[in-house]
Amino acid sequence: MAAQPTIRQIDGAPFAATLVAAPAANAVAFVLNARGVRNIWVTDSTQPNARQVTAFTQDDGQDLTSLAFSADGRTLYFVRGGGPNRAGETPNPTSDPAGAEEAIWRVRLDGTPATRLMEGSSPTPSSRGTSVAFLRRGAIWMASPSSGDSVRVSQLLRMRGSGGSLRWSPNGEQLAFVSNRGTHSFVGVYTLSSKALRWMAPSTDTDNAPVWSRDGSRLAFLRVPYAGRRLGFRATRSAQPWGIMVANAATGEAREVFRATAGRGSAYWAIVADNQLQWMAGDRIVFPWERTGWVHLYSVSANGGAAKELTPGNGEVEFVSTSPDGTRVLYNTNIGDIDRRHVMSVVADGSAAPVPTASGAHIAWSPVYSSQGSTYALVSDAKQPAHAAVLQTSRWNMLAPESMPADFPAASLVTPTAVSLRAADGVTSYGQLFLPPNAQPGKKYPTVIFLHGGSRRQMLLGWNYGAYYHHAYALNQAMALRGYIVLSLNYRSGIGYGMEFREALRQGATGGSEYGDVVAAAKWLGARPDVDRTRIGLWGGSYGGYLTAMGLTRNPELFKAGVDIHGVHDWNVGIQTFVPDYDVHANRLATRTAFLASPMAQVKNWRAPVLLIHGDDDRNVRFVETLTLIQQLRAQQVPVEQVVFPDEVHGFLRHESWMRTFEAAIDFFGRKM
Ligand SMILES: CSCC[C@H](NC=O)C(=O)N[C@@H](CO)C(=O)O
Repeated sequence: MAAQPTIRQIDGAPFAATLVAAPAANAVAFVLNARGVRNIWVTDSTQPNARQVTAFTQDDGQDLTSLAFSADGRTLYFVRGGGPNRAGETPNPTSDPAGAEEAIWRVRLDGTPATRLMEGSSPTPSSRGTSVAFLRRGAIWMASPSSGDSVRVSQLLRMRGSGGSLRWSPNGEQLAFVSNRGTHSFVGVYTLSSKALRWMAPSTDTDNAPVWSRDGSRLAFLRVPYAGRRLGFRATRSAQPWGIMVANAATGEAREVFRATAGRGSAYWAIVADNQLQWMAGDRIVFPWERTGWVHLYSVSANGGAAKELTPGNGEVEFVSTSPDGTRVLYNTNIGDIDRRHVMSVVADGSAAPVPTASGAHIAWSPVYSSQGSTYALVSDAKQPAHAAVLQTSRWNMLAPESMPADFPAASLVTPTAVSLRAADGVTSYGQLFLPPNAQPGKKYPTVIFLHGGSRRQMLLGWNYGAYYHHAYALNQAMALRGYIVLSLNYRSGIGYGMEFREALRQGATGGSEYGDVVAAAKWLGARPDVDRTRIGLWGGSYGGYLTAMGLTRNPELFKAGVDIHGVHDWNVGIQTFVPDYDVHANRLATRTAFLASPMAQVKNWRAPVLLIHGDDDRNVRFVETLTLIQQLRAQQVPVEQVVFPDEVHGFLRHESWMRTFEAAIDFFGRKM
């Protein structure tokens, strides 16, 4: 009998991320994270086969992000390292005594080594010259060529607020940006020659997502009406309708060319794209809108008028990019295949129906056109982890096959199936069921329910496009290969199934209604002949840790053990992490509702053994959430085990952190289930 694949083998394939295309040279770049060692790979007109262009060698937890090509496609800028937490500390999960930094690097595609340029983030190369605008602690800076290979850096302008969304005009003479003022934001335009700054129709609202017209005379941007402080982790089904403004870049005067209608879609829901708005050929603006209850793309004239729906159907549009000539939009969607993602393209004026790219049981995201019109994407399926691919004769062909480890056990993995189930209140939720290979008829299996985080997430019928859930898929596979039935539950408040599912009533801090789906899953599993209902466990991270803890406090009769990774245990603490000035005394009813929807409200019921795992530089769920829970469980003599990662963040940056987590989880379930 073949040796059982280890979690290190199952989760040992490189994870592909951050696919970007250059404006020239047919160049495309992406990041491969190979067991924590992150490097950049490129393909271009000189060498169609992908090649590695950086030489990092350690699982050091220093992410590579914000890849951005120069205008000629011959130089790539990127950020190495992460941003500061509220204490100003950059992520340093190896506890390197030398510390860590967030810095902008440069690599030329001529084979010369990558070099560190300067501290900063958001490198934004000029659309014409060789300068690079970037951010440094919220201020806007510029790097310009100096003697030899060095650059001269200077702060471009001094302004209040925190800068972001840097956008060069087509002629490279102006820089548009967003100035975030906390309760509102403005769109500004800085002219290099005159050193003049002009605000675009400033108002009390939140202006963002600026995009230049193709002739550089105008700017479109989103305007979201001020709606007071948003506490998060609750449903938002409508709002004061958002709109699209078009401004004259020279005068700053602007007018509204589109406004969402009241009700469905009046609250803006973002796509994943370089720009939320795309200024296309024919002076049309493409934008996302949820008017039908699904996130679809629409197109409107920059002069106003009726918006035209480009992507009809029951499903969501998620990742969006555009063709260099501005005539086509490239996007991925689950329309027609709700538990996967497929790449489609559509003409920007809506004069023709969307066109599919490749067919098959795969998951494709981050699609881009190269400057010469080839289509690239990141792709996975039930057995093949995330990889970069090029579309050739309607098939996705891997760009770096040599990066796959020889011991990756693809053939041993199981193929999950889609299931759905109904909660006591009638709400349907969804999931992926992993059955142990060669399951024996009549045998009852131990079972775990995986609960994703977010909660605006969707688990799919294959390796997930998010790094966190790509890892989680590996553990679910490892548990199935070890003889567990695994149900990965897409509970309400997740994405992919429409606005009403995502904006489920009384969710999170307003009642925890999504926990009803967890109970329904346990009962649905318990009714299966192949499930041992006395051996059902829970595992999840963050929001999934919250639901794991909810199960172990609310229904100790249903669940035998749990693994809770950086879970939320008191919503009022969880909210305060994102809203530092959240006042628990401001609305006592809301505060009490939030507490009653938290595991800590019924922690006295907790009996089952639990493994708690947390990094102490967690910026999303404070370490104290686990400290207070352990303190209480110890007082109750509940069997609690722990794994702590000094200086690790929320989404573990080190591969070794994930491996230690998963090996501990497999061992814990083996002993407690
Ligand atoms: C107060 S709940 C925070 C949960 C957290 N959301 C944002 O950070 C979360 O679930 N994060 C990840 C999972 O690690 C996610 O998928 O967003």
